[in-house]
Amino acid sequence: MSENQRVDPSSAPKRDWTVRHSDADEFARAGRVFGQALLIPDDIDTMLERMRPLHDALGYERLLVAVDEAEGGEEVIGTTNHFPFELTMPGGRVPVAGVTGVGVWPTHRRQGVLSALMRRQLADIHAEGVRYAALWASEGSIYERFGYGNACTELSTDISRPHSALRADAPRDRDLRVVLREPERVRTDLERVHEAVSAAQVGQFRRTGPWWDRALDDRPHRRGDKGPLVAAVVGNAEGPLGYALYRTKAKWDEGGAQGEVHVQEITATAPAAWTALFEHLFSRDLVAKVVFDFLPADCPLHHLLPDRGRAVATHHPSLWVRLVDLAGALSERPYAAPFEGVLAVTDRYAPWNAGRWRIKADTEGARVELTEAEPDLSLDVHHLGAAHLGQTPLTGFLRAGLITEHTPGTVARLDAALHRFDAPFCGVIF
Ligand SMILES: CC(=O)SCCNC(=O)CCNC(=O)[C@H](O)C(C)(C)COP(=O)(O)OP(=O)(O)OC[C@H]1O[C@@H](n2cnc3c(N)ncnc32)[C@H](O)[C@@H]1OP(=O)(O)O
Repeated sequence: MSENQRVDPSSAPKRDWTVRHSDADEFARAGRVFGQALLIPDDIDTMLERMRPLHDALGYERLLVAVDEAEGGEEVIGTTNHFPFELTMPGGRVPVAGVTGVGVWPTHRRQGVLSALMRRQLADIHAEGVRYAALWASEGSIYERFGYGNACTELSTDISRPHSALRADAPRDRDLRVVLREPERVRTDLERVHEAVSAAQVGQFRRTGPWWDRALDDRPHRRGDKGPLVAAVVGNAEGPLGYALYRTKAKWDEGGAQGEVHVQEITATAPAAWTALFEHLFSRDLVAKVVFDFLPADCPLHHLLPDRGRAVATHHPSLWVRLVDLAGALSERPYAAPFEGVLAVTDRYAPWNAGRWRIKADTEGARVELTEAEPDLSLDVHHLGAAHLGQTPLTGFLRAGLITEHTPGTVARLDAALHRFDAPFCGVIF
């Protein structure tokens, strides 16, 4: 039996299928699988029309499919893809594979199709020389086995009036001006602010033209029951310092206007610019509630509210990070404190990472070498992926009994070295 074939534990007949690269011509067949697996309500042509511009711009050469040849022809029964990102990691912007479009045809689930796709995809990413993969998971129980760890938590937050008034001592700058425009008219300003923020914010990828087209896409499926996308840009004589992209929703009841503002994204490079944007959003007439879809866990908003308990915040897992080349990834990352120790790492899907690694790290980076020495700590590659952005301490896994410390204190020392004071943030589901 080949690696790609597994016996179906149910009584269904055994199937023959293989994994291979695909192309633009086959994208519709892969999309059909993805759409059905993800329960996407649109018909296939509508869904593809939405997806094509981004994929046309970024290419189809990374698209993988699993094909079933048992039914007198080739049927696509599984798919995955990845986008080439420049994503900000603790060591700065680096190439990262943004894994996307994962789905298996419902009648072929639990027969090892995804496992074979993941194995092939990781080998491809490794061969490209890319050291990391990242994804947003539909379900948190899927990707750990493939070496991904949840490395980032983000917030969605609702604030109702009157609790949205900011503190009296929030920084305010009379020289700042907020303008409200159709986003395409101020696209250059948006790009300039995003480029400055994303270069420094761990978890963000450089937003190239096709990604801006997607972010500013204002077709009916993006609007839903809300109004057109607008951009509030704050700046001074020297240029833009922040923006918010948002839509409004009219609502009325017996109590009068209950309108809503839905903020797709908000970012700024200076404290007073954050204040100006929040006060613009919170002062819109006829509005009872402002909803932020994505905020970083350390967003200034929560400090600027007099009673942060009035902001209804939901924490949700966002980026899952996979160290595809463990030694490369750990060596190019700066550390908050020196660390020296031996890690015994398991990795089922990228066996080149498995083994005992001696790590000697300091603020500049680390020397990472294979060793025969006794380990100080045993863990899986997904634990290191989770910890890599500095927000998920390994101590939690130790307390849960999921990793094994052989030398007391190793986990505390490694956590201190991996720690970052700023929260990672991606903000865009890809
Ligand atoms: C980045 C993104 O695109 S996220 C989108 C992911 N796609 C979806 O959620 C679409 C709906 N789901 C599906 O299409 C499929 O069920 C998939 C892709 C999640 C899994 O595909 P399958 O081919 O069934 O996975 P496969 O048979 O290789 O299973 C591998 C292992 O993962 C486990 N597994 C698979 N899916 C899940 C799940 N949803 N929850 C928990 N465990 C799972 C299997 O039990 C199996 O475990 P084992 O190794 O211990 O035996």
